[in-house]
Amino acid sequence: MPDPLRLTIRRPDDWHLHLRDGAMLRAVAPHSAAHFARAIVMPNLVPPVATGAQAAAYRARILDALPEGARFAPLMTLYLTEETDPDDVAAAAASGLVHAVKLYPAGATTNSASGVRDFDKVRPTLERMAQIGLPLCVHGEVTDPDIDIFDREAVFIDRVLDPLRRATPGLRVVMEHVTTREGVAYARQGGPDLAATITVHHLVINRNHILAGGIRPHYYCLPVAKRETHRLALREAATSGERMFFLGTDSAPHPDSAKESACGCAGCFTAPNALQILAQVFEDEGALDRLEAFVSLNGPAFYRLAPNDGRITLERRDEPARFPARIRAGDEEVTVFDPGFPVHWHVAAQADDERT
Ligand SMILES: NC(=O)N[C@@H](CC(=O)O)C(=O)O
Ligand SMILES: [Zn+2]
Ligand SMILES: [Zn+2]
Repeated sequence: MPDPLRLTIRRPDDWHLHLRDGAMLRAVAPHSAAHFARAIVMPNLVPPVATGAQAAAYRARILDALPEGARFAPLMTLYLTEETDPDDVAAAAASGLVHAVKLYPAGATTNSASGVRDFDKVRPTLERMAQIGLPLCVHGEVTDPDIDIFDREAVFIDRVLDPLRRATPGLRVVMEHVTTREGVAYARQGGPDLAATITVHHLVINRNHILAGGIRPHYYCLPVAKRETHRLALREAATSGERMFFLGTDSAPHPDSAKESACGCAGCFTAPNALQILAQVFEDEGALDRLEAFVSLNGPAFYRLAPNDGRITLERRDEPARFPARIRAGDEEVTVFDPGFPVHWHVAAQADDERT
């Protein structure tokens, strides 16, 4: 077991992040760059980041939004549409710009209207990705309105994901933000071409946190948090150290005005406190020795990248960490995820300096 008061691990990465654009990008990017060395940047802007040229331009805007001296590498993704050109995808991957393609079933989540309706139309792109080993990141929920929202992930696995993987041998898939024990079980038995990201908030909340004792819009995200048995399965998976599970925060900022609304947006903003909350969760599970695998090792191994050279030191103090309740983004405010329990883990000030 590591020293219970200080834990030094390789710098972590975030394998599922929403950075948005404009004033929001400038407000949130520094929070991710403060703790994470790299992030898979989700492409669900309006219009979506669908071509290599759009990804290159978006990457430049992200770099421009970072503070002086930040060491943070945005790993770009392309939004899979029915018009996606396999040659464009292959060229963007070969140049090192693009690290994955994102599949949104049309209508499944925020800004998914340009996503896929007819899977036959994306078959040539999927085949090419299988050939070149480029991962497909999947938002795994069916959009069928007859399926209960709490069942949409499990039904997606049976109806869409499993047939898709069988039809495309060699396709490397990341099941994004798994929220169910069915998702965990499927990821476990999928072999080396399958992995799953897990968010911080799905390790912390179940559906009662959203709905019991008043509706809590800042806990609403997609896929929606499920019942407690699923949260426990996710905690067991994340803390297991198994190679197929790694962190994707899905930090998804929306202005408070859009969340605290009669029809509120889905997404939890966790970038400022994701790492500290995770350390607390892993401590509570007696698994601090496996935190590094989850946040710093398993992700790069799946994406065929080296782990980061730098180290970050987390420190457990009696006095809980203090996080801002909300941050400002241009004229708007964005509420920071509140885990609802004291977080005793702090990022030690000098920790993410590679030279120390
Ligand atoms: N997770 C969410 O609730 N929202 C994400 C979209 C997504 O990852 O599905 C967003 O972009 O706001
Ligand atoms: Zn999603
Ligand atoms: Zn997301």
